[in-house]
Amino acid sequence: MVQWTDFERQTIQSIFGKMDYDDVGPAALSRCLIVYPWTQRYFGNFGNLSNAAAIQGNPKVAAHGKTVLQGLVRAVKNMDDIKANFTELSVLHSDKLRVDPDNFRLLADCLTIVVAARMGAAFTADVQGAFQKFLAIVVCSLCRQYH
Ligand code: HEM
Repeated sequence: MVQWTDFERQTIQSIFGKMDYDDVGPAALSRCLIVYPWTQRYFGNFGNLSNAAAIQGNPKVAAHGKTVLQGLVRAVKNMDDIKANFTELSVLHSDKLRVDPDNFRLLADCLTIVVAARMGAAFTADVQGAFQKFLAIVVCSLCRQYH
């Protein structure tokens, strides 16, 4: 089982408590689709993804960015059992969506960059450590049902 320090718990809860989901979710997913263009292949029904401006202005990308964050909020609310909480989501991404699990980490890194930019100096090394640990567990939980 994952052990969390009080600092880690407080940091994760504070980051998600203060987060503007309508801003951060779309920004993180757009970055992922722009920086790692092969991730676009899973979103063939999202319409125009032909360049950065199209991706950043695409309402389906924005909506899905918020959906991803809602998934993460569920993890924040269940920090002691993220793996079990993500079983269904892992099955969905593996069996149905067939998302290459390497991509989870890429999206997580884009989210880290967006959060770091929004938090500025408050995103200290200790805060980054807690955030990366949380995302590593999320990524690991999403990969779990792959076989
Ligand atoms: C931090 C990692 C991720 C989280 C927390 C996450 C979360 C979610 C959630 C909550 C849903 C909606 C599930 C439902 O409708 O029941 C979803 C759907 C989906 N995810 Fe992910 N996801 C992650 C990473 C990725 C990555 C990296 C890709 C592809 C590169 C991806 C592709 C998709 C697709 C294609 C759908 C279905 C979209 C649709 O047609 O509406 N996900 N994800």
